[in-house]
Amino acid sequence: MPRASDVDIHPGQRPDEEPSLAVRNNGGVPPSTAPAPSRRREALLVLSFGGPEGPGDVMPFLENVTRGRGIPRERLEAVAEHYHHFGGVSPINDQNKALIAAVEKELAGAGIDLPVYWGNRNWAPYVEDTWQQMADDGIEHVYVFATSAYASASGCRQYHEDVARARAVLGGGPTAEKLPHYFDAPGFVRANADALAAAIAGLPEDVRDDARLVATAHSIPHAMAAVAGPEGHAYEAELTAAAQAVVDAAAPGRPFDLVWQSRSGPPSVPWLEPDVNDHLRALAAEGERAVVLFPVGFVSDHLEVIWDLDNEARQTAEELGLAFARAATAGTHPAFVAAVRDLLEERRAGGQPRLGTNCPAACCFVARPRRS
Ligand SMILES: CC1=C(CCC(=O)O)c2cc3nc(cc4[nH]c(cc5[nH]c(cc1n2)c(C)c5CCC(=O)O)c(CCC(=O)O)c4C)C(CCC(=O)O)=C3C
Ligand SMILES: [Fe+2]
Repeated sequence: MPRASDVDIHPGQRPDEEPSLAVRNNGGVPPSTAPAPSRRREALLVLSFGGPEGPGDVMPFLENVTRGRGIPRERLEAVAEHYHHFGGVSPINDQNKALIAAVEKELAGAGIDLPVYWGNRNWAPYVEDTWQQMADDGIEHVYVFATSAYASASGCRQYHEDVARARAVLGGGPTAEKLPHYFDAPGFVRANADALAAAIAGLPEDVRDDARLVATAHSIPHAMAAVAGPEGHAYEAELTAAAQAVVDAAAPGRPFDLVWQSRSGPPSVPWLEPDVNDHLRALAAEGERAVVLFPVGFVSDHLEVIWDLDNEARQTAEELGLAFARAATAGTHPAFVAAVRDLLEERRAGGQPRLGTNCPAACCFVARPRRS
């Protein structure tokens, strides 16, 4: 059985298959051995991060997430506390269930008869088990929708690897293709823009028009940012483009900043900066009176959003005397749900994607510390 690392570059490839086509990235053709697209049984897989379902799950989950990643023990214990603050339950699982229910309804409404499955990288339902289920159900080809809109090892490459691992464990199973990044899909932008407009409107009238707009995304190590996308630095570039499109739609002409949150890793390793809390301090020092945070880097209001922003950043703002509002993420906004259908329909129709982009098979790889 191949190890996951043997199939990294051409996920899902087996010696008896045509090379590199089982997971296609940029409009390649399906393997000639696969059934004709019109006849094969297809499914949509919502592939996500996963999260604990109770206090006893928290540490095993964190160990899954950080295995071999060199994350200091103190950081893990701090993050465990964040989960325990919410009863050891990550909100991400219910959010994925809600997204799947909305997508099922959207597909049914459009007359698209396609089952929707759910699998995660770090917690049950594990993608390996979902792959087995899909194979048992006779599914022959899977469109993979990842709950991340951007390039990078964390947001794109690891999802390719999850699929490759699931297929390696099963020795095959359905063929798969990952739907493109969707940071620029009009429905994703619309969902974030509606949320930003609502957050601005929620501020007291005297600060509403001058409030500083601040986009946030998960910080990543410099080394990961440098290799994101075919030419590198696609993570920052895509985030800048998405934040700009959201502001253009919600508050045309207003300036905005893009800053980073949820930094992890040892302090000796450089990650993208400034941190959102430091940025709030700088804004207060410049005399700003109000901020609106919009976490365009995330797809749902999961733990990073409700702890690191609604709790930590809000408290920082309070201490600084800044009025504070936080915009919702795309979640199950109807425009975002419709965007999922668009991305799927576009891939089912074949040809080059209209929306979004995707990473070629060999990008976003990042050197990892060796497991010890
Ligand atoms: C870019 C990015 C996204 C957005 C793209 C995407 O969504 O995929 C994202 C999402 C998420 N990150 C999440 C949780 C965690 N991320 C961690 C650690 C890390 N994240 C990183 C990056 C990202 N992370 C990185 C470079 C690390 C260091 C370890 C490594 O090099 O991989 C850790 C370990 C503890 C810590 O160090 O913080 C946890 C618990 C959850 C679930 C939240 C919930 O349960 O509601 C979600 C959606
Ligand atoms: Fe993360």
